[in-house]
Order: sequence, then C-alpha cells, then structure tokens
Amino acid sequence: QYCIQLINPNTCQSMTENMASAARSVAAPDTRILAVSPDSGVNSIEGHFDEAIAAVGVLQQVNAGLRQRVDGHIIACFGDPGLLAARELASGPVIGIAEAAMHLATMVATRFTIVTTLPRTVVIARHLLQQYGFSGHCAAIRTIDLPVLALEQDSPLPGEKIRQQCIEAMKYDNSGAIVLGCGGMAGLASELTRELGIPVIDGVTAAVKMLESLLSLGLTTSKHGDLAYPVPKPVTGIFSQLNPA
Ligand SMILES: O=C(O)C[C@H]1NC(=O)NC1=O
Repeated sequence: QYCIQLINPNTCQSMTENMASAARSVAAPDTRILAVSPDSGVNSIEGHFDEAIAAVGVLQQVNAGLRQRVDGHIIACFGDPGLLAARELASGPVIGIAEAAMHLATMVATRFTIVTTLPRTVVIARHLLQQYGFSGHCAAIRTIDLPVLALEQDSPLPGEKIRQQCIEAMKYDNSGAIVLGCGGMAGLASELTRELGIPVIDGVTAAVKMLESLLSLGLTTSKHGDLAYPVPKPVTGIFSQLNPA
C-alpha cells in the first residue's frame, strides 16, 4: 500500500534500472517502487561539484514525487545529496542510502568498513559519518579506484575489486560488516554476504525496508523546527521548477 520514490541522483539510466530491481527484490508485495532520475545533471557523481549539481536534481524529483503523492523518497547516491533540503520539501520520510546502510551496519556489528569507488569521494563518506554520528563505528573506508560508471560496464573487474576489498577488510580492519558505498553496487550485497560470511550491506535495499518501517509506524519527516516546509518565497529562473508543489 506504499509508493516509494527511488531517486537515482545521477542521470545513468542503466544504474537507475539496476537499483530499481534491487529495491523491488526486497520491497513488500504491496509496496510500489517508482524509480526516477533527474532530467539533467551528471551521469555519475564523483565529487563535491557533482554532488551540488545532483542535489538540485534530487529536489526537482522530490517535487515531482510530491505531485504524484508518493509516500516516501530514497536518495540513492552514497553522498546522500540534498538530504536535509529534500526533508524540508517533502511531507513523507526521506532516506539517504548512506545513512540507511550505516544505521543497519551498527545494528549487526560494532565496526564496519565502507567500500566505495574513487579515492576522491572518501572525504564525502567521512563527512557523512561525522554528520550522522558514526565516525567511531567506521573502521576504514576502502576504494576500488574505479569510476562509478565502471559498475555499469559488462566487466567482472569492479565486482572482483569489491570482493577483494571486502576480503582485505575482513583481514585487516577488525570490521564485522561491510557497507557498499555506491548506489551502483546495489545488486552485489547478498551474493557477497553469502560468499564471504560477513554482512555486506547495500544502502538501496536498506533504505527500502527502513522507509517501509517508518511508514508502517506512521513516522514521517518532522515539520516541527528546521525541517518545516521552506520559507515561502519566489524561486526564479532555472530553479523555478523547485517551487513547492
Ligand atoms: O560516491 C560514489 O562513489 C557513489 C555515488 N556516485 C554515484 O553516481 N552514485 C553513487 O552512489
């Protein structure tokens, strides 16, 4: 009975489709997943500049979701771009895949390792750990040193490098769980968990189940305080699409 809007903040359609199938594989039978991505922006998010651009696209999609009366929103990029702004705009709950995966990891292990893509995005994950209060829980942030879109090519290399970093994490990091640090890794978690014998958590599937939990408990974004709807004012020019629905 829920309609969840899954927003891939980059414009790579194949990634949107891949994460949508991962989301649908865990969604409750009567949960509908509406997978979208911005009409314009960047085809992969690999740094602060890309994040800033993607955040505007996320807000445009949240607005579209509001008009379609979706029950909640997932921001499916490991930088959780635009998360708090999206919570101001939205009436339903909004969850970022990084925060979802991190929360679940702390419930099954005392420390976790994040495995992400490019070294330059490590600082983004570090900032989120601080913002969410999980710095003490994260033993290490590892990278496969491949661009995000390498995950969309038909090659075994990214999967192999992720597996290798998971094995290194198990050997050297004293971590009890792994967090996959990219929306494009969504389909890999269950096989890696089975093969390696350690919880490997993907934020897309984690966010779907957390959103269903919030909705079933009647919990939604608080409009008391700083996440109240934006102060009404004209939003002009290229941002006019962001005027609240
Ligand atoms: O920061 C990253 O490596 C991953 C991030 N970039 C992207 O386009 N989707 C993501 O989840």
